[in-house]
Amino acid sequence: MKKRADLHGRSLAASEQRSPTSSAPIRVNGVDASTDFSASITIREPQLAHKVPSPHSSWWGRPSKDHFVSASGVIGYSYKDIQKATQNFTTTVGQGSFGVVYKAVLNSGDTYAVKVLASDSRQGEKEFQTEVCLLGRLHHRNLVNLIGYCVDRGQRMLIYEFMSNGSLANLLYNNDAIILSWEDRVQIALDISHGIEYLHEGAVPPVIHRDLKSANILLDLSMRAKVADFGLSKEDAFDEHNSGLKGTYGYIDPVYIATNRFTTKSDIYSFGVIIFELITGIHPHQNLMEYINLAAMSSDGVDEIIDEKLAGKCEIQEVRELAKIGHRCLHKFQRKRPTIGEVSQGILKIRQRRHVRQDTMSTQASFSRVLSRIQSQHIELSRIASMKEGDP
Ligand SMILES: Nc1ncnc2c1ncn2[C@@H]1O[C@H](COP(=O)(O)OP(=O)(O)OP(=O)(O)O)[C@@H](O)[C@H]1O
Repeated sequence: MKKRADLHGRSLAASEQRSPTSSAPIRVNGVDASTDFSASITIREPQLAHKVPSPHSSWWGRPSKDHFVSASGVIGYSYKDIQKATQNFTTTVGQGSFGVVYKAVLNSGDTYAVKVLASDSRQGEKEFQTEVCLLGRLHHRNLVNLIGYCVDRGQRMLIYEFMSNGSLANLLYNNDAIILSWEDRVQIALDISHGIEYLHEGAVPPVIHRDLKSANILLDLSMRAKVADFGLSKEDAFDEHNSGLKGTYGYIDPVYIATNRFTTKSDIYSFGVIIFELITGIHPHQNLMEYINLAAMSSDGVDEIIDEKLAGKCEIQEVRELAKIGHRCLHKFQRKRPTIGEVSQGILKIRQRRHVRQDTMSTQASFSRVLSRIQSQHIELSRIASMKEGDP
């Protein structure tokens, strides 16, 4: 069962009291929303969106003189635009706790994902645009980039790049047609760490995701992974227990539960859980943590919990190395957990060692080929020599 809700008891009034040039709150559907940005962002609200003739005139396949372009280049579209691109909202590809996600195909043939947010939001239009503007500034190849938005007819929508292979959770747990190879999984772990690295260490100000989970990792056509749902502070429609905690059960850092302080190291914890999902193919709601604890008891303990779909198809040393990184991410003391930069380096090393192994193997193979050629030449020479000796 999910436990998601905003963490800080910061009131809407408090956030509204801030000057428009101070730290801007990141909110969607939120009354009691908190910012995930640890430093302030300077944006003057009146200049957030301009009604300008868009240079992207063919985005929805028609001239867009009515489209808004935010300061960060995110384009605002009308309800009618999106209605047409989603065939009157009939192209559902998924459902999250905040609304339905549709596939939108443009006249140009380009495909996007449209997330329709619950319409009971008390967030003002300007605030929504502020959020869009901030999200639109975050661009990285391992983030699901925000392309546009719509505030029209009481609806709020976010338009993202389309990820045709859906979520990692779906691929691991609900898809028997596609089996992720070990090499795919290491690449996915590396892609995720690069996405988080951008949020934690590349973005100014830094962004803490706060809801990392396999359902928020999306894969494109070539199985490259991107982190989704970053920067949004969302009120959970299903927060029955109103625990005051933000995140998803099974991924939440116990230190955060104990202290109510969310740090980048809490994201690292959630990433540790995802690493073990990749290794085991077990969902956190299916006692994954017990398997992880079992695996931690010895250096080869992880051998017992590897996804059976990988049996005989993975390099066990690589699995152990990735598990070691996963265990460090899940360390009970936040300060003992690695930074995301260190995690990326660790995963990169796994790949580099693989390449060295492959190079060594191919060198050995060509060496033995040369050796056997020399041996056959020797045999041939001795045969010729013995024939000569036998000559009268
Ligand atoms: N950009 C996208 N491209 C393709 N499919 C997407 C995209 N975004 C979301 N989806 C699909 O829609 C589903 C729901 O996504 P959404 O982000 O709304 O919810 P969630 O992350 O699964 O759950 P929650 O809202 O509880 O965090 C995803 O599992 C995925 O299958």
